[in-house]
Amino acid sequence: METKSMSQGRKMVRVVARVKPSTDPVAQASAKSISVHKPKGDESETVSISFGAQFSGSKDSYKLDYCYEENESKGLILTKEIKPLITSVFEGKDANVIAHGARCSGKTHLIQGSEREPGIAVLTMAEMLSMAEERGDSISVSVYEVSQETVYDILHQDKRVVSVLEGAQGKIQLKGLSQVPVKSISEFQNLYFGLKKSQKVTSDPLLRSHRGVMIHVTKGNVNSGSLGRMNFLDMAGYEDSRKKNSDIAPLEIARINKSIYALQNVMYALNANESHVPYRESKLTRMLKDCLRGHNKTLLITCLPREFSQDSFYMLNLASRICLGGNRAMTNATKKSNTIARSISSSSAVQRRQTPMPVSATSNKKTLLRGSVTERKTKLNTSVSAIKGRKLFGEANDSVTCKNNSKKMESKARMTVKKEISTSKVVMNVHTSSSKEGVCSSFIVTDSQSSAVEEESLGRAFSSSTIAMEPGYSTCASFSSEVIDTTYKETSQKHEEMFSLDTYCDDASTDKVQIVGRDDDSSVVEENLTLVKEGENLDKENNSLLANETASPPLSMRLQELSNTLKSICKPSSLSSPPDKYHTALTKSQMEDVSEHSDITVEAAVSVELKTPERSMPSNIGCSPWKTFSAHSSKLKNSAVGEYLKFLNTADKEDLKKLKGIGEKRATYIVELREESPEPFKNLDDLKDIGLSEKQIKGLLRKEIGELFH
Ligand SMILES: Nc1ncnc2c1ncn2[C@@H]1O[C@H](COP(=O)(O)OP(=O)(O)OP(=O)(O)O)[C@@H](O)[C@H]1O
Repeated sequence: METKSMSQGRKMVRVVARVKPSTDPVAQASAKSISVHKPKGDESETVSISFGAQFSGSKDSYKLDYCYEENESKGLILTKEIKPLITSVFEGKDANVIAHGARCSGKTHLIQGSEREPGIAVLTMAEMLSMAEERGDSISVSVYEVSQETVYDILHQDKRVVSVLEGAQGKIQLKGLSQVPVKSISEFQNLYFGLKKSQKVTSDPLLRSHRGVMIHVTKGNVNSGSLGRMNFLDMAGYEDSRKKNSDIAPLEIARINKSIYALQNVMYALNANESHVPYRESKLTRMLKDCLRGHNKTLLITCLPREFSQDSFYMLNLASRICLGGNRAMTNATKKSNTIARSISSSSAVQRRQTPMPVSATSNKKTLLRGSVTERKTKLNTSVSAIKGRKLFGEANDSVTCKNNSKKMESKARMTVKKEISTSKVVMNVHTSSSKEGVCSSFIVTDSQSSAVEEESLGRAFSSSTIAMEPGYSTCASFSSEVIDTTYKETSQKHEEMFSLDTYCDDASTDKVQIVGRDDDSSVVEENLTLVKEGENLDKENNSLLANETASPPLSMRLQELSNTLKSICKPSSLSSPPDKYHTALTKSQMEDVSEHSDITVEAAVSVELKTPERSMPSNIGCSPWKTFSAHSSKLKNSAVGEYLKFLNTADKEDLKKLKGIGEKRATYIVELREESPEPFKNLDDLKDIGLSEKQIKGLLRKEIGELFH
C-alpha cells in the first residue's frame, strides 16, 4: 500500500506522447492529422493534443506533460526524460519507461529500434554502461515477455515460465527470470536483437505479448548488493476488439486490452496518490509491483501516429486522465470519480459514433428506475466513494454480453446490494434475468473489494443511458442491460463466449439457467443448471455419491454441507414461499425498502419491467431476519472459500483435477507451487498465481458452489 506522505506533492508517473511520422503526406496535411499545442515551446510544462478541424468545437483536446514530435530525436528523449531516471537507478531506486498506444503506433521502434537506428532502451544501456564503468558497478539484463497472463524468461533457451511470487512483506520475487551480465553495448545488442530471430515467445502470430527489458545495476562486482533497476516495457498495441478485419482473435485482443487497462489503472492510482493501487489486476502489474511503487518513477510514453485513428484517440484519452490524475489535488475521491464519469460520457462525439448499438424501445423503461435508484445511491452511498475513484479504465468492451434473436428477446439486469456488517464487508450480487414471461434471480455473495468495483461500474451505467450502450468506452457496459441489433449478433455472441460467467433465463417457462463459461483450456463450456428445486437434485447427487465413493472430491462434500445450511437459512418462516421456479426477485419498492431501512445501497438497471411476483418482504428489513441472513451468508461464503483454498493447498493432483477449471496443467502447477511454499493459497487473490483472472476465480467458485444446487 502506498502511503500518502510518500508521494505527496509529486507525480509518480510522467505522461508524454511520441508522434510517429505520417506515412501519408496527404493525410498529414488534412484535418485527420493530430496537432500539438506547446504554449511555451520546448519549455512547456503541459501540452495539448487535438485532432484537427474534424473535431473542432468538441472537447477533443488532451493535456499531457509533453509531446515529442517527429523532428525531436530519441536522443532528446534520453536527455530530457531518461537521464534523471538513470541517476535515480544508480542511487538504488527503480525506474520504468513504458510505451503504450494503439497497434503499429511505433512502440517497438521507440523502445528497441533497429540495429541501424537504436531505440531508447539501447541508448539508455549505453549511458548506463559508461556510468557503471566510471563507478565500478556492474550491469546485467533480463528480458521477459508476458503473454496470456504468463511471464516468460526469453533469455533462457527453453523460454522458461517465470513464477511471480509474493514474499511475506509483499516483496515480489520473479522466480526463474535470468539475469545476464552485460559489459558492452554490442553484447547487449546481440542479446536484444538476436531474440527477434530465435527466441520470440509468441511464435503463434495470433498471440500478442508485452515485452520488457530490465537493466539491473549491482554495486561493485556482481555478488555485491544490488542498486536499482531500469525497466523498459514495450506494451502490446491496443485495438478495439469489435473490429471485424483484425488478424487477431477477439479473445486475444480482449485479453491484451484487459492487461493494458490494468496497467493504466495502476498508473492512474499512483499518480492520483490513491491509497489502494490495483497491482493484482494482471500478471504484468503484479510482476512490476516493486518497480512501480514507493519512490520509484515511471515515464509513460503514449505512441501516436500522426494520422488520426480511433484506437490512438482512445489511448490518448486515457493517458491524459492518468496525467491529470497527478496534476489535480484530488482529495475528494467522489469528485474525481464524478469528473471521470462525466468526461467519459462527454469526451467526444467520436465515442458515441463508434457505438453502433441501438437502444431498443424496451430500454426506455430503465430510465425511470435508474433515476430513482441513482438518486438514492447519491443519498446513501458515501462510504464507497474512495473505492470508486480507483477503477478508471475498466474492462470496457471486454465484458459485454449481448444477446438477441427474433424469437426471444432477452435482457439482463444486475443489482448490487452492498451492506456493511460490523467490521467485515459483504457484498451481495443479485443477478436478475428477465424474459417476456417472467423473471429469475440469483444471489451470489462475493468478496467486497471486487464487487465494489462492479458496483462502481454499474453506478456509471446509471448516470448516462448513452454510456450504458457504449461498450468501447465505458467501464459499465458489462453490467447494464444490453439489447442489440441482430446485425451485431455475431460479435455479441463472441463476447458472450469470451466473457463469462453470466446467467441467462432463456425461457421463463423452464427452470433452467444457462451458464456460459470458459474452462481451463479456454474452450467454451456451457452448462444448464437447474435452479434450486427444493433439494430434488441434491438428493440425486447424494445418492450418486453413495453409489460411487470415488465420484466426488472431499471439497464437494464439505460445500454440500454449507449448501444445506444456506438453504435452511433461505427459508425463514417470515417469508412467504417463493414463486414456483425461481429464486428471490425483489420489486423496486422492496429494493427501496432495503436501502431505507438498513444502510444498504441498491442499484439496478432493468430494461424490461420486472413483473415480480408479489411477495412479502419484511418491512422491518433492517431488523433481525435480514441481519441474520446477511451474517450467515457472510459466514457461509467465508467457510466455502476457506474450504476451497484448503482443498487447493492439500488435495492431490487427481483430486485437484476434479475441480471445475483445473486441468492437468493447472493441477501440476499447483502441486509445484506447494513444493515451493507449503500453503500457497492463503486467499482468493493467490489463485492469480496459477494464471486465473479475477473473473475466472469468481466463475470457478460460482460453478463449484452452484453445482451443489443441482
Ligand atoms: N518514428 C518512426 N519513424 C519511422 N518509422 C517508424 C517510426 N515509428 C514506427 N515506425 C515504423 O512503423 C511501423 C510500426 O512500428 P512498430 O513496430 O514500432 O509499432 P508497434 O506500436 O510496436 O506495433 P505493435 O502494436 O504491433 O507492437 C514499423 O515499420 C516501424 O518501422
